[in-house]
Amino acid sequence: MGGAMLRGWLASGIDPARITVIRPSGTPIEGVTVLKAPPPDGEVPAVMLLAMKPQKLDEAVSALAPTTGEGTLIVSVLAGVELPSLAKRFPKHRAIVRVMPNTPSAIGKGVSLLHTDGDEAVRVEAETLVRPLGLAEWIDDEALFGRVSALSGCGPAFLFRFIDAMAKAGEAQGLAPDQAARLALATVGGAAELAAASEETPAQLADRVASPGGSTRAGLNVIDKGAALDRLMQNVLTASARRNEEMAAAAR
Ligand SMILES: NC(=O)C1=CN([C@@H]2O[C@H](COP(=O)(O)OP(=O)(O)OC[C@H]3O[C@@H](n4cnc5c(N)ncnc54)[C@H](OP(=O)(O)O)[C@@H]3O)[C@@H](O)[C@H]2O)C=CC1
Ligand SMILES: O=C(O)[C@@H]1CCC=N1
Repeated sequence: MGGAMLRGWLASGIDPARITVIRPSGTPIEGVTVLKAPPPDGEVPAVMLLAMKPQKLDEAVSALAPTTGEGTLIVSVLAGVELPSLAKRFPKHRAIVRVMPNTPSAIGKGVSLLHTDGDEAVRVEAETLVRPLGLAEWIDDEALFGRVSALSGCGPAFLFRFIDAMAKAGEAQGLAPDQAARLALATVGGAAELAAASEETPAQLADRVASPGGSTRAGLNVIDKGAALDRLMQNVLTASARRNEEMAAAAR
C-alpha cells in the first residue's frame, strides 16, 4: 500500500528528494532514498507515514519512535490500529492522522478515508497530502472509521473478484478466457466511469440497460432475488469489519 501511495505521489509531481522510504529489505525504489533503518543522526521528519502490517508495528516502533519530534505529523494507514494505540507508541508527535487508502491511489484514482483528533490545520495538512491520490473523505467517528474501512480500503479486492467472476461466467458461455477477461474488465471500467459521470443513480442506470422483458431484466432478477447481492456485500463488509476490530483489540 505504501508503494501504491508513493507511485501516486511521484506521479502527481511531489519532489522525490523530500521522501525517504524505510523498509527492512532495503529494496531500492527509483528516484527516492531507501534505507533499511532510520539513520542515527537523521533529521526529525515533518511527516512519518506508517505503512507496515499492523502485526509488524511493535517490531518497527523501537527504531522509528525515537526519530519523531514534537513537530512530526504521523500518518498511519494501518488497518485497525486506533489513535490511542498509535499515540502510546509514538509519544513525540504534533498530531496523528489515520488514513485508510486503497490501491488505485497508485494512479490517482484512490479513496482515502481520514480520521484525526487534531485541529483544523492538521486536517488541512492531511487532506492536502492525500488529495493527489484521489477522493478524500473524513470519518469523524473512529469506531465508524474502523467499520467502514472495508468498503473502500478492501473494496478493490472485492471488485477484482467480481471482474473475475464475470469473466468466468463469460467463459462458461463459450468465450475464450482472454477475451472474457477483456470484456469483463472493459465493462466494469466503462460502467464505473459512466456512473461517475452521470446524474442518475446506479439503480436508475441499471434500469436503463434493462429493456422491459429483455435479457438484462432476466439477469437482474437473479441478482435481486432475496436481495442476493445486497446480502452478500453486507456479509462481506461485516466479516472485514470484524477482522478490523480484532486487529484494533490486538493493538490496544
Ligand atoms: N493492501 C492494501 O490495499 C491496503 C493496506 N492497508 C494497510 O497497509 C499496511 C501494509 O499492508 P500491505 O501493503 O498490504 O503489506 P505488505 O506486506 O505488502 O507491505 C508491508 C510493508 O511494510 C514494510 N515493513 C515490514 N516491517 C517493517 C518495519 N519493521 N519497519 C518499516 N517497514 C516495515 C515492508 O518492507 P519490505 O518491502 O522491505 O518488506 C513492506 O514494504 C497494513 O497496515 C494495511 O492495513 C491499508 C489500506 C489498503
Ligand atoms: O487487508 C487488510 O487488512 C488491508 C486493509 C484494507 C485493505 N487491506
